[in-house]
Amino acid sequence: MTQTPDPAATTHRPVLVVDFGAQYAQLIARRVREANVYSEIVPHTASVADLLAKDPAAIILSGGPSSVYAAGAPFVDPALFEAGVPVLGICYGFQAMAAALGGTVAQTGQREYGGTAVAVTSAGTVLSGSPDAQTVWMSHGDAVHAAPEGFEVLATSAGSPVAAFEDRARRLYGVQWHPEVKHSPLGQKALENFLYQGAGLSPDWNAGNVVAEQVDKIRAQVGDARVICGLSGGVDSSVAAALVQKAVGSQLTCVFVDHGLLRSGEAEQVEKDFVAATGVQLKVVDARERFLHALAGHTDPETKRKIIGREFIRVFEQAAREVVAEAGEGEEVKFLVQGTLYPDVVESGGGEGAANIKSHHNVGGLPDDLQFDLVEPLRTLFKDEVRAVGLELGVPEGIVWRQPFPGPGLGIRIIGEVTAERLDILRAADVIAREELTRAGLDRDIWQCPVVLLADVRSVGVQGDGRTYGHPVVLRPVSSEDAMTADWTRLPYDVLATISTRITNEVPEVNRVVLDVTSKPPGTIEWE
Ligand SMILES: Nc1ncnc2c1ncn2[C@@H]1O[C@H](COP(=O)(O)OP(=O)(O)OP(=O)(O)O)[C@@H](O)[C@H]1O
Ligand SMILES: O=c1[nH]c(=O)c2[nH+]cn([C@@H]3O[C@H](COP(=O)(O)O)[C@@H](O)[C@H]3O)c2[nH]1
Ligand SMILES: NC(=O)CC[C@H](N)C(=O)O
Ligand SMILES: [Mg+2]
Repeated sequence: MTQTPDPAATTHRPVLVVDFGAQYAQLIARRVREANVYSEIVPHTASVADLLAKDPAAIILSGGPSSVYAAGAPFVDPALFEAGVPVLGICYGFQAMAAALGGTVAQTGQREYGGTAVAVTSAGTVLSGSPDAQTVWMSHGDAVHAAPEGFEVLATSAGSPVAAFEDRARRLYGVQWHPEVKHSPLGQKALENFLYQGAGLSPDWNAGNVVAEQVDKIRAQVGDARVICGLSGGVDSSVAAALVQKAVGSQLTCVFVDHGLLRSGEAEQVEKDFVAATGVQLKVVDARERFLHALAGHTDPETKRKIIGREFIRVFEQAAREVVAEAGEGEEVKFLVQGTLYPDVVESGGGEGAANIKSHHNVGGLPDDLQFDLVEPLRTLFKDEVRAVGLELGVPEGIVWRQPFPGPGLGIRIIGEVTAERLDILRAADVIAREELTRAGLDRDIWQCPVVLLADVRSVGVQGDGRTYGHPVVLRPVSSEDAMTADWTRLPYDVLATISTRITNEVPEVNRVVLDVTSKPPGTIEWE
């Protein structure tokens, strides 16, 4: 088969965000992508050679908790600034750049946290189009007191004698504040100034060329081999499947695992929505007994996650053998497609240097003896980017705008041991919450609303003049941009009241409904 090269296929050199332990490295990468420039995060432990091996179009040094003059502080090799790659330093990254090039950085005694006024003395490149006075978001106790030789000072604030600088000839730029947070109203403008003018990049990274690039990559990776795709009916796997289908068509079989941890109606929906719209080949596996059996007796969240991750793979292996047998050919299935996203990777501690928060079943929860090669075309994307790719591919809107539902499903929403009876209770409560949120027209306003069963907790209630001793369920409505941070959604009281009344009336084992009012951080979205 010959393939015509796709004219839209371009390979985008990344803007690397070097993470110095910032709260906001993720956000910097997002903002760069919002400017239609491709970006990736790398740990500060990467050497200059490692960074240059990625052929970066530009580099951004993030903020971080350290002080450049302290022993053991992460260090920037001055060789980085000799490589001819445009660099923007932010906060710690700005201070580290200053220190590496011979400027002075010291404590000021005047810390600046939050909204801070800066005076722009010369707009230069990064601040071009800025007013002389603006408010920016600061979070620091150290400051650059003298810029290195060759740099022009662009701005100052009460606590930062040098609040921004640049060396146009060497294309090196820095700001003390955080342009990536929305509390810096002109922050995005400053980032775009750096990208477009400072680094000379074009805003040409978008859903259309993600599709073209990924289709090429998938073809190159799988050749004419047979592929299976774990399809949950969720956004990520549907978009991943659509990409692979576009790339290698009939070599693909999707596998939907009914692990018994699904919500009511889930299995039917996959067939109805996705298969009907795309005509993809689908294999449905009933693995309910298998998962329940494997989970019996386990209460530790990480153990549960690892068991689920392992069982998923065992089921995919079995399905792969069946696909081969059904095709009547000997060649085995080598590739497994998963709809893994960037946040799944980062949270599983795979973001190089990031802590393991929880093992996502499809990343940190994978067994060590995995036989498949993974095809993960969405591995560097955020959810909103995946949605844009899905729309570009013509995935039905009903799927593209679905709220996320985790692969381990209700298994990580039952706090305690997972049993068939507890699953029935939680499913009954969950469907009520979903119905009422949909009825109130709130589906697009919230990111998702886990319903959590506190299976080992009981409380006393009174119903029909009698005493009850039932379980509480927790409603966890959240709003988010990308699941990395979230806030609890202020749902209307009357909607909450209806959900509470219906759950306690219709689910006999539940006699109390509580609302989780914790943002992320400190809470995660799911309870386990
Ligand atoms: N029931 C399932 N059957 C087969 N594969 C699954 C199932 N649940 C999850 N997976 C696989 O695990 C991956 C990660 O799950 P995850 O829930 O993050 O994504 P999703 O279900 O595709 O999308 P969403 O985040 O919108 O729920 C999926 O993309 C899919 O490949
Ligand atoms: O496919 C998945 N496999 C998992 O193991 C998993 N754990 C959490 N999630 C989803 O990820 C987002 C962030 O969740 P947390 O704040 O709980 O980490 C939320 O959208 C969660 O629903 C998962 N999705
Ligand atoms: N947010 C930051 O990057 C802080 C940098 C440095 N730790 C300071 O306090 O000045
Ligand atoms: Mg899902």
